Amino acid sequence: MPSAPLQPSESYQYLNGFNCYHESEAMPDTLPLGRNSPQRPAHGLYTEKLSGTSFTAPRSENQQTWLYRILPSVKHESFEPYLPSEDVHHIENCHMLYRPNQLRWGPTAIGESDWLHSLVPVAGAGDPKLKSGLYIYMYSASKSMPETDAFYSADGDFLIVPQEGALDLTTELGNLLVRPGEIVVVPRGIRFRVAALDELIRGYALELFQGHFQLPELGPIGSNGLANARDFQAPVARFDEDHDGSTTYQVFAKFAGELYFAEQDHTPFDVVAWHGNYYPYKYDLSRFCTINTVSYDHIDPSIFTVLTAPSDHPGTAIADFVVFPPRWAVAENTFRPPWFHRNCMSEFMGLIRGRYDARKGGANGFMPGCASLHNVMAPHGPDVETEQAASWTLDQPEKVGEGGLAFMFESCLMLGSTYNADIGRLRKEYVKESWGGFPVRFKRPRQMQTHPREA
Ligand SMILES: O=C(O)Cc1cc(O)ccc1O
Ligand SMILES: [Fe+2]
Repeated sequence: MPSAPLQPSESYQYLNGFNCYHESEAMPDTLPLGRNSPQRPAHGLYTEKLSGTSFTAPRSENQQTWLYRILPSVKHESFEPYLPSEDVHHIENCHMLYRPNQLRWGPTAIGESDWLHSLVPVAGAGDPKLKSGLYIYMYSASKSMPETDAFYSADGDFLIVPQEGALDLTTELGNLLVRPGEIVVVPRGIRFRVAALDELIRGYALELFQGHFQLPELGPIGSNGLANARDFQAPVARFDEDHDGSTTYQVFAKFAGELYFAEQDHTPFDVVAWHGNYYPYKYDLSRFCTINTVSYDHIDPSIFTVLTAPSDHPGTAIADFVVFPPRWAVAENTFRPPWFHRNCMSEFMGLIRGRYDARKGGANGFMPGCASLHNVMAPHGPDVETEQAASWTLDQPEKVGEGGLAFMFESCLMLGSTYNADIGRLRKEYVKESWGGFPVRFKRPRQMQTHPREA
């Protein structure tokens, strides 16, 4: 069942709809009428345009937002390289190993840092300088980012999947509360700060270097189903007022894979009103309207796609975000769990809560906070226990994945993975423990026990 809608509080109010043209003002009479850039904007504000696509992108893809703010964001000191002293799991440590093996990692250890400083690059492909590819991170932190810090990525859009602990995102366009079971997308360039609303925050993030996420086509499903557009929520405008010059703020920028910071003497969260279709948004995964077979066979997991970031080739995604929600399984005379599989795409999986129906739990199993990578053509599928159970289970309706929520980032790219992610977390016995125990069950029919060629 979808969780009850949040009680809107002053700081969490939302505008509903995916890729809509929204407008929002935290003070009345701020947005200009009939033009975007008046000679003297209301209340002494400055006008700033934020482009999320090239000016000339087709209308169907064009994304931009007009901001009306207390100071233009260009008022800052110069950006300097950010070199934290001891942080080995730094966001920049992206040296990739390319491995054909199936990989599983345990949950990230609880760090003492904040969201930004705890981001560990785990897997990825491509190059932000060429605006191609993606990186996948895991984070685990116990502190809020300082109130004087903000972060933006010039490299791409951040899709964040909390696994443990709620996040309070302050963004230039307003606030978002994001709890485990919900996701948030913060597009390229938008400044944000992550506050931890619980003692531990842990989760996953995907940084998309090219294009933006969109809803998948529904084809013959029709005009509703999967993630419905109206369930995506954008923040309403809210602003801080701290411009007397007495406080130093730090804006962290991820640019060409490196982290920089710049100081400024005023808050970056000073947008009083905005209008446009380039904004951060959240989505509650329990609102996903799951579609599946009602007759036979396990349907391709693309049926569970929440958001997709297409490549230039139709139907082939740079990144699909796919969930495996609790659902009824009713297929008859069907092996119901995911089949054994070799894929030309890469599959990165994570577990938000509960169990995933194709992998057993247990100390070394696929537990919440774990991750796995089944790279291009790496064989994978149900583990021995799952396969045995599913081969003999009664052919009757069954609720699968109850209490569980697994997800997958699927990419057409071959993904590297980092040595940093391995430290203390790589499950070396993963392949043997999961799939090493399959017995040979093959038996020739009695009349064919001698092969003709052997006779
Ligand atoms: O379990 C996996 O690894 C992912 C997966 C899901 C599915 O529904 C079908 C095939 C598949 O590989
Ligand atoms: Fe697969």
